[in-house]
Amino acid sequence: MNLSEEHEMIRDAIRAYVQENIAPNAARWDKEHHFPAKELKELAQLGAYGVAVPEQYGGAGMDYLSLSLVIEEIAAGDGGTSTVVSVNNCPVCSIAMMYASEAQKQQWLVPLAKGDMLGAFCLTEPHAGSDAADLKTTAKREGDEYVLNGVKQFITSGKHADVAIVMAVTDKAAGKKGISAFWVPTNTPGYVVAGLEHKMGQHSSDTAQIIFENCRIPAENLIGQEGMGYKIALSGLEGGRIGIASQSVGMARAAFEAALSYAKDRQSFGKPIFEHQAIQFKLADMATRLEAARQLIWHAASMKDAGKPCLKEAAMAKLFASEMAERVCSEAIQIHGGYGIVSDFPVERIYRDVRVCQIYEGTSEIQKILISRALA
Ligand SMILES: CC(C)(COP(=O)(O)OP(=O)(O)OC[C@H]1O[C@@H](n2cnc3c(N)ncnc32)[C@H](O)[C@@H]1OP(=O)(O)O)[C@@H](O)C(=O)NCCC(=O)NCCSC(=O)C1=CCCCC1
Repeated sequence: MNLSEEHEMIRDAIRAYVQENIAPNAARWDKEHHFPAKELKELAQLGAYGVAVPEQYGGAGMDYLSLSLVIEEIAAGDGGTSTVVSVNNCPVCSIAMMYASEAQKQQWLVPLAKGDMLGAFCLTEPHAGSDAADLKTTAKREGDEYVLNGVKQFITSGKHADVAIVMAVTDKAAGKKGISAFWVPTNTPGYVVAGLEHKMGQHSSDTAQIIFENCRIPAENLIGQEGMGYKIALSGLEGGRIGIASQSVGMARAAFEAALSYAKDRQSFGKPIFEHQAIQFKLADMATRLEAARQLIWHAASMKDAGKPCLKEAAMAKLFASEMAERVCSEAIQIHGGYGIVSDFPVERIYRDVRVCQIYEGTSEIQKILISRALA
């Protein structure tokens, strides 16, 4: 599949910004655990916060194929930054587009898409990751408010976000159909950032544990109807997986490009290592896998843009791209030899950054469940 001229223009504009302003800072952000607030604002001004959100709601008015290109480019500069942007687009803005009322769209979607606000997605709990319906966080209706209590784990942007979409149990007896989704402004009393994770990678993006302690929100912050929360979460994750697949390709591409450049420069046995067939075969394999992953992503994104169901295709793209990315980044380290594992070279950081792509927004094993269900 080839890109249209318009898609190439979007990709090139984001690439130019990222290569000038993000890629040169990624190593420092990693060391300093720096959250790139200024660059995120600038990305938002380029339309990156609400790529597929219609212009009438403050978005860039483009499509999911454009979103995949934008996320790949940002991830090629810095993995953590791409996660922050990806989550804001999908599942946060995508859920708002699909399920929020008109008033909620004006209140939350417009600022989220413009970059005046940053969004987080609170589904996972300490005991419930893959088994996402096994939630313990509750939302109890009291008059014209809901009162939230519980703990959410591994929340991207949990500290820096302005608003979170939170899944909580409103009717325990109803099981999956007793889960509801809510808008929770993070400055609400009772929204407590209990701690930040010390992760192996993606240090420019915060990952927080959030405790809800009698956190009171207006009843009108309910998204859709009571009981729709699980469905809302799963449908948001469908598009989100296209984003994670795209960031996998972006990081793997950066590692591949570093390895290619190193191979042309580094000499062994009297010639650049690029001239050894062992290295050529590695690079050929890496380039092929990268392109295959990208085509799976573009296929899934194009189906979504055409309004077709793409749960299987998004899962395939996420599975293949994240597994490919870890392998490509590992081979990039191998090509660098000893220099591959020291922080003077980018592949060490990228390898740490990319590993989580096989875990978050659904592990590889969960993607295989989704794919095999679609085959039945
Ligand atoms: C697949 C799974 C393991 C099990 O699904 P079940 O069988 O319970 O759900 P099932 O019975 O298939 O479905 C429920 C309803 O939902 C509808 N629906 C599903 N997908 C969709 C969809 N794509 N679009 C619309 N509706 C959908 C389904 O039709 C059903 O509705 P119905 O009751 O029939 O009316 C699921 O739990 C899962 O997936 N876990 C991984 C969680 C997981 O991925 N976290 C990630 C946490 S977030 C994260 O990691 C982040 C990281 C970086 C930042 C952002 C967040």
